[in-house]
Amino acid sequence: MDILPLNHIHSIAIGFVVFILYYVVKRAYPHPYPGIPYNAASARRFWGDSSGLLDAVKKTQDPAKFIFQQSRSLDSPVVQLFLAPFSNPTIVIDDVREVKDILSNRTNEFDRAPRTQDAYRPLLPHCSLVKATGPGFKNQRRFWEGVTGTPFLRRVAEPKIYRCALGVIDLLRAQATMAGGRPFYCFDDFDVAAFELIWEVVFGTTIDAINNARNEVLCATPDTVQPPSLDSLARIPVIQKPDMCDAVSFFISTVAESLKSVSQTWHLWYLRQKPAYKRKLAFKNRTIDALIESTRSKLAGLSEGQLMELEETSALVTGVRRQLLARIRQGQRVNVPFSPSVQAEIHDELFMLLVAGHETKAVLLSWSVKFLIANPEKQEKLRKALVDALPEWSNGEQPSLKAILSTSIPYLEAYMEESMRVANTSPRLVRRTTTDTQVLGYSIPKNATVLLNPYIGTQPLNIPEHLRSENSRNSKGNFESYWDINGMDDFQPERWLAEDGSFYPRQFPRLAFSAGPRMCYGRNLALLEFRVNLVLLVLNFKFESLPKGLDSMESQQRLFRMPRQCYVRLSPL
Ligand code: HEM
Repeated sequence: MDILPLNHIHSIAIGFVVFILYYVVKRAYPHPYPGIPYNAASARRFWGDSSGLLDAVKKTQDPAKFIFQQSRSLDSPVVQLFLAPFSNPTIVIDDVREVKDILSNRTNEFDRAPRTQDAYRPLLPHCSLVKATGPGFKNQRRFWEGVTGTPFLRRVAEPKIYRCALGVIDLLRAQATMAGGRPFYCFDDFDVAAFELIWEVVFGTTIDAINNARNEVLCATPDTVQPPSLDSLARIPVIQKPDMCDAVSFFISTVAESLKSVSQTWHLWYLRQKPAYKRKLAFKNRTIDALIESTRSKLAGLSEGQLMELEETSALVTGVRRQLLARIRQGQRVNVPFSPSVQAEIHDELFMLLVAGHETKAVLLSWSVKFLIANPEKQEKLRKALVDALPEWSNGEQPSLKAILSTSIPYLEAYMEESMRVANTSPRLVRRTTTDTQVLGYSIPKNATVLLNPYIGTQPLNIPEHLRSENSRNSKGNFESYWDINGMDDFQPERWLAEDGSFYPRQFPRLAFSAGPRMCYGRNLALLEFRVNLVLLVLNFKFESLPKGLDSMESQQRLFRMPRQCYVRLSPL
């Protein structure tokens, strides 16, 4: 048998290696889906659109702006972007009517994206947020639905919302006195207050974080020398956040960081190896498991009848009570700890509420305060509407919770709606196609990642009616005026008022909390909290203009679109 000479073997091996390298490099380059517009120059680049995205993020820190701008540049409501080597393109859909239809009606074709699931799963493997919209998700939602229902909100959440909002007023008043007319940073006030509330609603115990922060300010005031200029930042104590609040913020940062990464799984794995991550995770597990077990052992002594009658005073009591009832009905013992799977499901759902219900609310309140400062005449108009509608204030008292929640104040409702629209705190919703499908005449293959633009304020592109889905065509009447011919970039609460001055919520579509079965779970709680806080803030303080350099309206993207700067200069009223 002839044996190949050594140099031939070398040549074949080199040829093979070159072929493999060529194949790998070719795989890394973008592979567009057929028929969907894209930027031709990006398709020729190894990094596709990601270099443009990184440049834009460096400049504006607003990835959503770059992403949805592509749809305008290519003059198409459906485009594709190449956001990472070796990956399939990402589809972008920028048409509010179609987006609403996809979220509300097309859940058999569009579901939770693996990217979102992968980001949360290591932290919350059993919570409903990471599940696809199947029977498991629906059962879990049904099990917990009491926590978002009106009776629970009335009985449990509303008094706590009012107490926390008054606490924030006292804290800001102490800070404003200490600052003596100087500006100061206020995001942490809103953050700690949002955490205190969600903690109490979820676990039922008080943490007194707002009160402690206020006491620190009062103690530090006499000994602190403030800078001479009234335009310099005041020296006020940094708010000490409770350990769990700190842990939640830390985990939110990890999720946000991993979502920005090209190699998400590896990045998340790396972050999870850090001692700080392990320490905080162990602390969170210990604390929440102990709370669940102590509640179980307390309630285990109750009969079925007593458990049926028991008032749910926190989400924790809801979860434990319902599990105990299920055990009794299945003839199981109640006086032993929950099985690991039941314990994990309660644990993760409770912690999910802390994660999802904490920062979002602080971010929205921060934006709304920035809108007050940037629009002094609207701030005045809102204050006048509140003073007129809430007579307790003119009698020298804070308006009661009942008055705040039950009085119709059209300009307040319009102000809240416009704040949510312009704040655009979740500027892109992510889905995965679960089947080959069509959107506005474009074919999108199964398993594609899809970014949906929920922002109400971009001029719609001209789309022939016949290209729309049937539901979208039928909903045309609800979208008659969803683009204001004068543009929608400015902050204009008046756009939500009808001619007779009443609040007209159907004036424009609303997607700040998303829509359909994956719509925000805490929407009602968030709206109550937003209303009570906004009313008390505007009545108790005049939000003065800020010095240049502290008044930026620029945003940054963490998990949510949040203001880059969050300062106030307050005159107590
Ligand atoms: C101003 C406050 C809030 C805003 C703007 C907001 C907005 C959103 C948005 C846009 C989504 C995404 C839905 C999707 O992917 O389509 C969402 C999901 C979610 N929100 Fe909120 N949210 C807020 C407050 C809250 C609060 C207070 C809670 C809990 C008490 C909460 C719990 C959740 C949960 C659990 C999900 C995931 C739902 C799922 O399983 O698909 N949110 N929220």
